[in-house]
Amino acid sequence: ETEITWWHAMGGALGETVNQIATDFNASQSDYKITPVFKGTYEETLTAGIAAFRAGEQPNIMQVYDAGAATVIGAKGATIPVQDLLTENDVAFDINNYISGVRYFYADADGKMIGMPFNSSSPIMYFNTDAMAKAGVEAPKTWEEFETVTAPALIDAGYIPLAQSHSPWIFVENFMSRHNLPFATNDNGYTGTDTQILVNNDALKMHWTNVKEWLDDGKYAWYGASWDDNQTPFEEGKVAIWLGSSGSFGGLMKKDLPFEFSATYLPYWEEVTTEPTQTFIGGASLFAMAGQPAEENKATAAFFEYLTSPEVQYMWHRETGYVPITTAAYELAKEDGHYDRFPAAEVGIQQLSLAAGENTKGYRMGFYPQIRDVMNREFGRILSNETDVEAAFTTIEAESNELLSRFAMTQN
Ligand SMILES: O=P(O)(O)OC[C@H](O)CO
Repeated sequence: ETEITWWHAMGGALGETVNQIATDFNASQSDYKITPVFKGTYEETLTAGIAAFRAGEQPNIMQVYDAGAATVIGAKGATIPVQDLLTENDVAFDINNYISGVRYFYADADGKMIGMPFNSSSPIMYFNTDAMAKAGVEAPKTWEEFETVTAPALIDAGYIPLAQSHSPWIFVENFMSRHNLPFATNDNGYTGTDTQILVNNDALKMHWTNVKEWLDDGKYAWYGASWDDNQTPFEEGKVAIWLGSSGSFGGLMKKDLPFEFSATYLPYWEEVTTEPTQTFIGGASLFAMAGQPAEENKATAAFFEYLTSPEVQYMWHRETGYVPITTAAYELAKEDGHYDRFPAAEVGIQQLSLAAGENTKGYRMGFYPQIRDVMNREFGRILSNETDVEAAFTTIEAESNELLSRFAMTQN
């Protein structure tokens, strides 16, 4: 029996589902045994993986979140492209089996799949339906509606209207996609490494000016920059609307909250666009680390084959809320009546399938985890009156471009 190790960042209910998948895989055959190891947050897992690789102690499989993908794909020799791993180990592979938003997200410039798509998400708008009914409002379609109709009614009904998780992900990266705005030069970083970020733009600054005003007016609450900081007040029923990952859906269902909730698309600004577009996938993928014996690579390929089967993908989607990454898994979910039972479970994949635009396929920027740190620092300073929006975005752009040019130097 060949043993392999999988480092991941899936805590709580997500971690339990990861363990279940591993247990089921191990029980399904007798040649291989996989051991999942929880390494903390996405950031901690990436840091641990890079350190381990340098020390020659890397696991067979490492989960890398979207923000870290460019860094890992750009680290020459660190991983085995998943497409090569599968074909070399006689596992059938067809990139067209994956839903379009997933297909090339973890691919290289030639369209070769490098990372194995696994937990793909989209940021969606969760809302407390009891709160909405009490306030006599519907989930807002636009930010204008939120500001003038939804938020005042929710305040009157005794709720804090809005909180959101992870500002860089939702209020920058997917904000740009939802409004079809260019996020970086070089086609959002996909066609070159001498990339410049384009965050210092009127739409984003208008949005953040409003976010700060909403905070001051009690329409918005901000509890911190860590992943879960802003989810708890929603679960407690204090906050009526929470923007978070579709991958939180399963966990919320399992918590048996004392109110009904549902979900719909992220609002957009009508003053920016009347033709809102799709968001792009978040979450993470699995990288096969280089430097492992051939029989372990074979085991990794066998596990990936198992993991992407429609049944396992549907189970993962159903239990967590991460979107089905293959068309077959999506069809299976429909056939099984999953969305008849839980319409909100389909919102993530539906939002990923809204009209596309030239700027909606995500971004590819190296050292991007550090860029997010800069954003989080500056957003915290905006919200606590230590800086203003104009100065913050000037700083974010300058520091981000410095990081991008440092990354570009590693690519020669
Ligand atoms: O919470 P997740 O797993 O949906 O991930 C959200 C972001 O895409 C991670 O950078």
